[in-house]
Amino acid sequence: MRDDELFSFEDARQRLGESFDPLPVPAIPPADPDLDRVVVELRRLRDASAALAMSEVELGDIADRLGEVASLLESRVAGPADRLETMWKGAGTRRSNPVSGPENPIAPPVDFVGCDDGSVMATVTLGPAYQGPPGCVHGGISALIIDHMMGLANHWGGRYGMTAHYELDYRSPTPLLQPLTFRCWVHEVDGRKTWTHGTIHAGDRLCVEARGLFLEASVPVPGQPGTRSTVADGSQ
Ligand SMILES: CCCCC/C=C\C/C=C\C/C=C\C/C=C\CCCC(=O)SCCNC(=O)CCNC(=O)[C@H](O)C(C)(C)COP(=O)(O)OP(=O)(O)OC[C@H]1O[C@@H](n2cnc3c(N)ncnc32)[C@H](O)[C@@H]1OP(=O)(O)O
Repeated sequence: MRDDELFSFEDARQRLGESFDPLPVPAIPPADPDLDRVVVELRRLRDASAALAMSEVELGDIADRLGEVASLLESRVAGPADRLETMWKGAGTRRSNPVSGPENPIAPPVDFVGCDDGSVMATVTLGPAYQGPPGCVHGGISALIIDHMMGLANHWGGRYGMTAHYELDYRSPTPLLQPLTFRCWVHEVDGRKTWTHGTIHAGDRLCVEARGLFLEASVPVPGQPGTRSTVADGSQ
């Protein structure tokens, strides 16, 4: 990784060009429209449970009722190993990943757009479930989102690869409850290697800058002997 690549928002903007016009990315609809509704409700529960402590809620009753729902689901859905096999049929990671996947309740979610300059952008406001320092986003959450988003930027730029190395500089605190702008773009390519950069801003203030190295690679797909995925192919 090159040490001379630290950049300000202005540098990044210059690098990317002036046009950030978003381009449509085809959505993959759910197999069952109620699936996305269920996950929306789970996210409401997630956010409410981040505020349970010091609330006036009768928690014993809540635990019983949630336990009933969880037991109902567990007895009817596939186990995790079986689910890993079906997950790569159809929508692939696009519907189930932990950053933007509409089927994944731990995804904030972050909704990305591809821009006509080749970058990928997202605006997201994160709540207390993602807290690290007081009032601030946990640094690992920033890293998760940036890593995933650099993968998308690679895809958007016609590249693919597994993360081999990435590094972040936390330049200023990343606030919760305020819109954050994430942006990633392919910086340089060489054979199997792709160097990808990213930033997180709160308004005009630079919070995080990131540099990643991705290497073209493939991994075996669970339940599909002899099949390997480049990860970036997403849906099959
Ligand atoms: C907005 C709209 C976008 C459109 C969206 C539409 C569809 C989207 C569809 C799909 C979604 C796309 C993306 C999904 C997003 C994110 C995916 C999640 C990302 C991850 O979550 S991914 C998990 C973490 N990741 C790993 O789990 C990797 C484990 N790892 C390995 O599997 C190996 O490690 C591997 C394969 C990486 C390399 O192994 P290898 O054997 O192929 O490579 P090898 O060692 O031969 O090195 C070759 C050359 O790379 C250099 N090199 C190697 N490693 C380096 C390092 N760390 N630092 C610096 N240089 C390094 C060497 O020095 C040599 O360099 P040289 O050739 O110059 O000598």
